[in-house]
Amino acid sequence: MSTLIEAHPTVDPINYDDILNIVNHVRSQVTLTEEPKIGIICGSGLGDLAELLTERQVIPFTNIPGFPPTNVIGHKGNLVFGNLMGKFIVCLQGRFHPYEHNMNLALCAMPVRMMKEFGVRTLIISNAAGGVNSAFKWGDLMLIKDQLFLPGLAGFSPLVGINDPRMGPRFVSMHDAYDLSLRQLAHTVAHEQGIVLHQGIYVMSGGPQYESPAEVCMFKTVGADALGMSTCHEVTVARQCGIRVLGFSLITNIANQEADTAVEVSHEEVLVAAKEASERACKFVSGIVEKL
Ligand SMILES: O=P(O)(O)O[C@@H]1C[C@H](O)[C@@H](CO)O1
Ligand code: HPA
Repeated sequence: MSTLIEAHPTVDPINYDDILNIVNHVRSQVTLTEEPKIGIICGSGLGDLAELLTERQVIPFTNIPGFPPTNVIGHKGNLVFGNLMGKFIVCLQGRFHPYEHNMNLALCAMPVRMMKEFGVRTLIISNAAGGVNSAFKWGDLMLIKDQLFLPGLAGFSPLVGINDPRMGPRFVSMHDAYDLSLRQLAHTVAHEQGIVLHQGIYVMSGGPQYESPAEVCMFKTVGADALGMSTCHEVTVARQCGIRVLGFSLITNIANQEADTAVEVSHEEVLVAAKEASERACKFVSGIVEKL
C-alpha cells in the first residue's frame, strides 16, 4: 500500500527514515537547547495557547517538507517551540484532519511521530466536539476517558501498512490510551480553577459531514458522550510510540437527536463556541503543564 504524499512524492509518513529527515529539516530551522518533553496539539479553540509561549520559535507548516496545507478555518498551521509555565514545549498550532487528506491517517498523525523524535513524552490533545451526553452544556470541557475510533475500526488506522519496529510495536494496546494519572491531575486543576470538567467517551467519525440525528442516537446508545472528527488517529500513534496522552474536548454544540426538530450545526457555530471557551481552555492547559 502506498502512503506517499501527493505534494511531496518522496515523503512517506510510514517510513521512519523519512520522519527523521523531516525532523532534521525542522531542527535546522530552530535552536533547540533542550528537548521538549511536552507536546500539545491545539484543536479548535486552543490555538491561542501557542501565542502564550515565550521565546517562541515558529515554523509554518509550509516550511516543513511532507506537511500538506491545513485548509480548515480556525487552524493556523504552525509548529511552535517555546516556554509555557517554565517548561519547554512543542505545540502544533492546527492539525491535519483525515477528511482533508483523502483519509491518509498516517499522514495526518505524522506530527506525533515527529514529536516523539524531538523528545516528547507527554502529549496534550484537544478538539471541538458535539455533546451527546445530556448533562453537557455549550462551552463545557470534557476530559476524554476513552475513544470510539470509527475510521480505525473500518481499516483506516494510521498503523495500517508496513510497520517499521523503530516506530513502535506492530500491535498496540489501547486499553490505557488516556492516562489515568494525567486525568486525575486534570481534575485537580479544573477543581482549582473552578472549571466544569466532565469526563466521557469521544467518537471520531470520518466527517466532514456532521452526524444525522439517527447517527447521534446510535452513538449515544453505544455509550458516546462527544462527537468529533479528529484526535483518535493521533492518540493511536502516540500510544504506539510510548507517549502518554491527555485529551479533552470543548463542547461547541449539542448534537441533535430528533429529526422532526432539526437543529442545524455549522462550522461557524463550532468556531464561535470554541473561541468563547478559548481563554478557559488555555488557562486549563497551562495549569496542567505547570504541574507536569
Ligand atoms: O481539530 P478539531 O477536531 O477541533 O476540528 C473541528 C471539529 C471538526 O473536526 C471540524 C468541524 O467542526 O473542526
Ligand atoms: N459532530 C462532529 N464533529 C464535531 C461536532 C459534531 O457535532 N462539533 C464539532 N465537531
